[in-house]
Amino acid sequence: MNESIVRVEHLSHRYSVQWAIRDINLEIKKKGVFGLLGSNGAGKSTTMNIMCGVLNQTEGEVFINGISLRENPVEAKKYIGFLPQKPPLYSDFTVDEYLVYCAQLRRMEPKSIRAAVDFAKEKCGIMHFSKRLISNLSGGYQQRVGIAQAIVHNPLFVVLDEPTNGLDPNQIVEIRNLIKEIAVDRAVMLSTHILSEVQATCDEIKMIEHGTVVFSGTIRDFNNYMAPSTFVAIFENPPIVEEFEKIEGILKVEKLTTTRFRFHFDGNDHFMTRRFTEMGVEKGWRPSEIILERDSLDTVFAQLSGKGIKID
Ligand SMILES: Nc1ncnc2c1ncn2[C@@H]1O[C@H](COP(=O)(O)OP(=O)(O)OP(=O)(O)O)[C@@H](O)[C@H]1O
Repeated sequence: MNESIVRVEHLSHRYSVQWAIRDINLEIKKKGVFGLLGSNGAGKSTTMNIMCGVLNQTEGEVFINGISLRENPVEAKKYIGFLPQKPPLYSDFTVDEYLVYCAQLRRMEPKSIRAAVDFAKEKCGIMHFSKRLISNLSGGYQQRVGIAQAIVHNPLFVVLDEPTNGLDPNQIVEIRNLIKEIAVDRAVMLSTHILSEVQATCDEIKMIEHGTVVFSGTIRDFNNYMAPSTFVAIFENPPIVEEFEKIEGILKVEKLTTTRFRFHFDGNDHFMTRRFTEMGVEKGWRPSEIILERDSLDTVFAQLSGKGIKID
């Protein structure tokens, strides 16, 4: 049985002379959230625009539900819902007028449009704004309307390009929850340059830098890869540094102040911090704080770009 809804093979694209993406391969399962992570200019929008059939690739193939987007674009696009980075909203339409129009553009049967629009509004929590002009909605609700147009024809595959960009923290949480909900019975692909976004929302990720894939795997693989390797601890009565260095798993100790130390370690972070707490109490070092340090996204990008790690 074919488990994937999308297959991308050796996708490359060149704007005039510059390659924007090179040899991207990916497969997306029929349900769940798939994240495309990358810094600005990494090639996320280019990849998504090609996958949605709004940009013709220079090389490579995209198959949606087994159908080649290049050979049979009209048929393949029936399975796709797309919210581009700049939502294509008509601000002087009401929510209902706009969604009916989008359903017509999708060539839906006229008699099924009313129910489809109601379903999309219901899913996106915008039922009560049916008669509201889009220009009079907040940014978060405008984004919901953008997502509603992407699912109005009940596609199997929904693509959202930076869906939480420009929203406030509450709206971000709401949109993330909505994304997870619509991914219960279809595949959703989202792009972001925010690491916490993929960690909060995605089941699987691909990370691209300078147009090539530098990481591929589940969010668990990614979190394991990103596992902290240092922590800072404060002891009111610390021993000499050499004493710390004798502890199994400790690679290096930096003395930051008389009571504050940074420890570089190898192994499981929970195990290591628990060991320090227990030893601190047992030996009378009087530990008062232990803080795990995580790499910044910049560091992770740099590491991954350099290592070209691939977990498939
Ligand atoms: N129409 C275009 N013409 C020429 N170069 C382009 C065009 N669109 C994008 N590029 C270039 O292609 C590269 C990838 O851009 P793309 O927009 O796909 O990246 P992105 O990861 O989506 O970034 P962002 O998050 O900033 O949108 C960048 O170097 C960008 O400058």
